[in-house]
Amino acid sequence: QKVDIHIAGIYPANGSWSAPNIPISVRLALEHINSNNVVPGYTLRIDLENSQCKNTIGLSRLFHFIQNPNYTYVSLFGDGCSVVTGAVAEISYLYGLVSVAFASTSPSLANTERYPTLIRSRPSESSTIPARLRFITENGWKRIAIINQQEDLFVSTSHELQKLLNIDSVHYRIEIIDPKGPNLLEQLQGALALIEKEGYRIIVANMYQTLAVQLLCIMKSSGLQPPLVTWIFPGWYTDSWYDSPVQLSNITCTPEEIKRLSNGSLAFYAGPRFVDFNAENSTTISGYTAEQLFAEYSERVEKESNTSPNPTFIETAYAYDSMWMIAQGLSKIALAYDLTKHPSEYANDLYNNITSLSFIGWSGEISFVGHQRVERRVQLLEFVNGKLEYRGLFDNVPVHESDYIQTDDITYNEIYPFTVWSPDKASDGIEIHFVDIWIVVVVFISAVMSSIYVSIVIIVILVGIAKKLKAVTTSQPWITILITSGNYFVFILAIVFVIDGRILGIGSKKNEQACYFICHLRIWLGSVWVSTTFGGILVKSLRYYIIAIKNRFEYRRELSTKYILIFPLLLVGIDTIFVLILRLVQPVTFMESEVSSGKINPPIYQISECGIEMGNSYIVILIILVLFKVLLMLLSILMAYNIRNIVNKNQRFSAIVSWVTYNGTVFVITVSLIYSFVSDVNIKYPLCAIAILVGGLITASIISAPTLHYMRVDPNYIEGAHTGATDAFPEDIQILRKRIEALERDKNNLEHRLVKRLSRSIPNVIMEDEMMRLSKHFLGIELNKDPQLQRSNWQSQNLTFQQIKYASIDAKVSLDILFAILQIICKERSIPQAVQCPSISSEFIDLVFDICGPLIDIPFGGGSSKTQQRQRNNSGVITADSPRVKNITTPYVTRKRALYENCRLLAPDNELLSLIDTRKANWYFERDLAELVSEEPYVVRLKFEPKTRPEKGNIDKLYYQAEKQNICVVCGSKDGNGIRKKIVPAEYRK
Ligand SMILES: NCCCC(=O)O
Repeated sequence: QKVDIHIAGIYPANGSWSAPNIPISVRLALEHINSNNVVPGYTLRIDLENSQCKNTIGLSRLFHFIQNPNYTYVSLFGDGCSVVTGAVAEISYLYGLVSVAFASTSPSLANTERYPTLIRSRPSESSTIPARLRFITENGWKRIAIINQQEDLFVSTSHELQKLLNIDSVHYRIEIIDPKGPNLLEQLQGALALIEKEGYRIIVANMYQTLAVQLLCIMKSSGLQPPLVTWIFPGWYTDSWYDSPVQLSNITCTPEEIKRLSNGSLAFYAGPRFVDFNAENSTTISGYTAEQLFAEYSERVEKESNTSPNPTFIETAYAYDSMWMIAQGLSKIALAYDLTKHPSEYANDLYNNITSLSFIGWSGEISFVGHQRVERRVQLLEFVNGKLEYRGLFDNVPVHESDYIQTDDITYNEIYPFTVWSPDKASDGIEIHFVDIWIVVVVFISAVMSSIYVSIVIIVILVGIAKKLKAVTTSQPWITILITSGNYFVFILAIVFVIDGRILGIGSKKNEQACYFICHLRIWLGSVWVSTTFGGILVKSLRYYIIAIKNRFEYRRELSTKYILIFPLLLVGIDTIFVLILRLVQPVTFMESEVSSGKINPPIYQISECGIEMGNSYIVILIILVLFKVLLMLLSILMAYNIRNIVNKNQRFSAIVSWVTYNGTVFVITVSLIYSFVSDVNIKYPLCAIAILVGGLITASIISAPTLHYMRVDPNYIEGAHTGATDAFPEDIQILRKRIEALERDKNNLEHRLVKRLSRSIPNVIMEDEMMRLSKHFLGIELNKDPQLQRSNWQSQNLTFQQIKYASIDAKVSLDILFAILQIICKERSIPQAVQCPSISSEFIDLVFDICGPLIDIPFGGGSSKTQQRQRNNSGVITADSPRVKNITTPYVTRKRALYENCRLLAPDNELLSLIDTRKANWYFERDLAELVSEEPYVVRLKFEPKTRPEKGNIDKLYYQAEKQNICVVCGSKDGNGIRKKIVPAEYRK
């Protein structure tokens, strides 16, 4: 005759976590236990109560059992929820009951001091932690966010994970949500907003399914939806977990929405699948194989609850094994104790017996370390339409049982290698979101700054045009504008490049048209940039080539502005047509999300995926466009190379280096652009943007570099002798310099600032000669101004025929121009026949003095000599513009002393070195470098050996040693009081 003994049982039939089919599994276990007479002399019974996964209800059920007047309970089965298990285990220990929990996973339940009689048939959640970490590191995730429900289960699980994340230097931030606290909606929204703002894309959500449903519902209106973000939830959500009602103010979500929102999320679950139990399918303790047990259980579930058991959800197997653990523990003490007595009498023995068990249960090999069940398998699951689908199995601990360690002490290093499915291209946000944000900021700021810079250059050019500044008008401003506007396109392109699908909502298919618009905009901007910049360079090279090579620097032929503009605009037109054709041939269809193909976290749709899977015609047109651009670039580089040795007054070696660097830079950028079209690595966009931007900045700077270099104070440069340059018109440059110097003095002058800018865009072309211009204008004669001739040796005693002809024409033409001007003025002032009349009228003479008087003896260079600059008007203001005019009634001052004083300068050995004037002789005396030999004639002898002595036979020796006569070349007077006139202006003789 068997005696009934009772087990008190609590389980969550509903609530935050529920396992309504537990009674089916428990009853199946009891049937097998009793039929196998596992506890000799006793029949095991169970009284099951629903805890609703609430500790208060669980405790009330426990007290209800304890106060049962009919019998005492031998042990406590349950609960499945850690929150209940913890509460009831503490009390049941005081009562003397051994508790066997079947599904509670909180790592803190491993605390034997707090729960001395608690045993779990299911491993702790911390068993999943090494696998989670392994998964995190295998995917290269370095930043994760953790949202914890304010429950011991989740906080302690998270704590385990944090320890390992710290070891592996994975950055994490934690948000805590307390569903029992005030304003759950605000808590959830606040946490999501922070996570989104900081760009996390891997989020571990430690929470019960009821809170998970609320979170998913809120997430609907954030940018944190899968597949943009990889969510990791606990792996033990029940089959219809998404059915929990959403109670958040006005926010509602249907179960269908929740299912969709969870698609692609991950879960880790300590324990195998039903189908993986007992791989050899060996007989379990019950005498049945795991397969047979699952078949029997499934049949009953289908019969009793009209559902099919989920093969990944194994809590019922743990419950089955819990019953066997209790039964086997009791079997060992059944003969020693009366099991109908108070359980405190045998609690210790029962506890020790159970924790020393080792057997094959339905859930696999069961063995204990301390009082913890060890499980070495961890399932990786994926949410697909609300169902948790199996994706792989982790081997979590060493295979040898002797090496088993307490699950809560598992460390990362002890994980065995595993082969498991992993999400494709899942990114933790470092590459795309996090970096993008900063790159966008940097690119934006730089682009704005660069645009300001380019704007200033363009304004300066336009102001220059308006004011007819020579430097600008001769530099062909349209070319400069074209090239600089090319930089604008580059800056815009840089910004457009970092706009990805996430920003436009492409990932969630919100704005397909915007995606395609950006696709084409990128292509167009890229093309137009190449067209304007390289087209500009090409025409610049062409113009330079025509002027320098074809015209032999004579500026006879200019490349018409019409062509300068038409050419690049034509290219831009071609670009636009290309892009329009692309727009026509490309069907506006959107690539299907890979979620439907079963993969999780598919790559985010990025704008730059244009060009991929877009059809052959699209690719062909794109290739033609790119080839066309490459051709244009090559042509432009070739042209620049062709003129590399042409050096004119504005262009020196630095300019050549700059041109080469410029072309190299844009070439690198173009390669990056092409690469970006054909590759699919996410990081390429920001990198490309940076490359474009840096290239743009370098380009902008380099355009100015040659002229900046040129404008550097370098007085020797103008002569050009050391460079071999054909510095054709140094006076123009001098005028320009003086103009800038004058403006330098007025720092607040806007014009000063503009001209400083302007100085950077001084043309790389030859300036037109003023005399040529005047001659052409007034006489209709084109002068041949050969720069070589202009810079030839005008100090030579024997001028060449060419020089004489040149000088004669210059002199003649100057006079002719003067007369032409006078003729015009005469006409205006009605002075009849003034020029033609053989007897020149006094009116005409007055006119000549009127016009020419102020110009007499004006220093060469346009009236900016130092004396003039120092001149002040009546109010004390410097008047640099009004030239100092000598009194025309006494235009000349005769010499006070002879021009040639013929003092003799002797070497220490009395050799005659040269004839000098007294001022120079005195200079030697003052410095005690010479001694007086005689005063009449004036002879001095050097006290030191001169560096050089006049060479014998050298014509210069004769010149320097010859005594020079003070005779007027006009009247022959020898009084030495004549005037000295310079035939060749001093400026030419420098
Ligand atoms: N297996 C469900 C775990 C829930 C809990 O421990 O509370």
